[in-house]
Amino acid sequence: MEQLLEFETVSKKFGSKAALQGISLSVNPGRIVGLLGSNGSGKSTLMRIAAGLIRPDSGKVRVLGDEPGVQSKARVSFMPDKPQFESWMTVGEALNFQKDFFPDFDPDKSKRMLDFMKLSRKDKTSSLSKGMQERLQLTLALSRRASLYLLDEPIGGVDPVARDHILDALVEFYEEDSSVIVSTHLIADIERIFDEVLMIKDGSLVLREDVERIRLTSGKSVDQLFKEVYAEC
Ligand SMILES: Nc1ncnc2c1ncn2[C@@H]1O[C@H](COP(=O)(O)OP(=O)(O)OP(=O)(O)O)[C@@H](O)[C@H]1O
Repeated sequence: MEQLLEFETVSKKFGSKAALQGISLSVNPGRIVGLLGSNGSGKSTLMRIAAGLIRPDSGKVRVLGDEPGVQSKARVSFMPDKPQFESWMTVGEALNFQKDFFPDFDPDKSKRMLDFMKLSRKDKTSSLSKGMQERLQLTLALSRRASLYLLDEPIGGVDPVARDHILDALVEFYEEDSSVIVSTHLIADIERIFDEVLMIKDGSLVLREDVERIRLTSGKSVDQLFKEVYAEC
């Protein structure tokens, strides 16, 4: 089975600050993976390396079998934790921009997602609330027929009721033989959609486990286990 993402002892520093330290992991197709860690633990750095936006200082990264680059960017859909559309754009223009940029953009899927997210093409992006901006970000990312989706903190700004709705969208709209990595510290709210979790602390991977296995062997929720693992480290 082709692994969608592989990290082999990947490290990255910013100045003297080690953001990632010897991370090794792999992600198989058809999985929704939670990337869990507190503020500053290295989640965004890991995502940005996988998306090919920054390079590691050492270690090997393989995305769909190749080093991150033009080819992998065409098959990886990255949702950064800050809006990637310009403030002068309408929602429709932001979608057109995405369509022009990525050949795997699916207009029909984007239309269905817009309805689901209660967004209109005429809305000005500058007038959207933080939660609505996140809905648009997610619409842009999931409207592509990508092999790997990297979603960095997709629901931090939306209220708890809308969160459930957005998670349903995520499960409905991602491609089934693709995989999704979702970074978050809102574990209790999101854990129901995860197949497996990766927990990082201070740039190191401290746990990688199937969610089903966590529940069966420990009888704990991912949120409970996360609090325990972090208390021990
Ligand atoms: N461009 C940068 N320049 C300097 N330091 C950086 C840069 N990007 C990240 N860092 C540092 O690297 C560490 C990891 O940051 P990162 O953004 O990956 O964490 P995170 O888990 O995504 O945090 P959060 O949940 O707060 O978004 C932090 O100490 C951060 O200050």
